Amino acid sequence: MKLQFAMDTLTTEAALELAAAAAPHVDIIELGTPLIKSAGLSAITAIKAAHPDKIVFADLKTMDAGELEADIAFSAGADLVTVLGVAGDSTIVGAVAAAKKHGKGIVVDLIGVPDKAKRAAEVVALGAEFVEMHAGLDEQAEEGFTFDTLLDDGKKSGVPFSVAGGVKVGTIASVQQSGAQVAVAGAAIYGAPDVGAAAAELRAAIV
Ligand SMILES: O=C(CO)[C@H](O)[C@H](O)COP(=O)(O)O
Repeated sequence: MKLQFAMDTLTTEAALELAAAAAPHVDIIELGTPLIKSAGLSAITAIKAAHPDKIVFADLKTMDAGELEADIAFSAGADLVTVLGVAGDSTIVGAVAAAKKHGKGIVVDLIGVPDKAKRAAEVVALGAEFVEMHAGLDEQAEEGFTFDTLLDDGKKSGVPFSVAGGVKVGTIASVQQSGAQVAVAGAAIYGAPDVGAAAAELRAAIV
């Protein structure tokens, strides 16, 4: 299972610092949606230039203009770009076309999708590389939120998936046991006093 570090910070400078500390322990470096909105596509270029050996993941969460938005992120240096699963099929198909043109991949983020397992199979059939079983920061804060639902949906989907939404040392082994290809951790790494040590600890917790 790969480890993905989601950098939900706001400046390219802060992202470069976080990425430098975590890179030895992670496979995929994600530029979070707030970072791309705040710093722009140049942040993707800066991270890819600093870490050419890593998979650079641009969390655009595209909802419309799939081909155009994915194209500009791939041109900036992204290896993987997200499109929302709640978007229409034509948006996903457009983004997949851009990925094919660049020899890169689309990940479909299933945040807000009621039947994640069903939509997962549909979007992989449309050409997505894998899906993200994702509970966003707001959903995690809601009463009654349970992380296990994400794992169950992943197992049921029958397609390659990542899990995101509060992954930490105490839960990452269960993510792996669910059969996920990728565990995504944000706050558990960037919110730690020692970012490198937190990433290393998560890596070590993957058996
Ligand atoms: O995409 C995101 C929010 O929409 C986050 O990057 C993702 O949820 C991972 O962060 P955390 O581990 O802090 O939940």
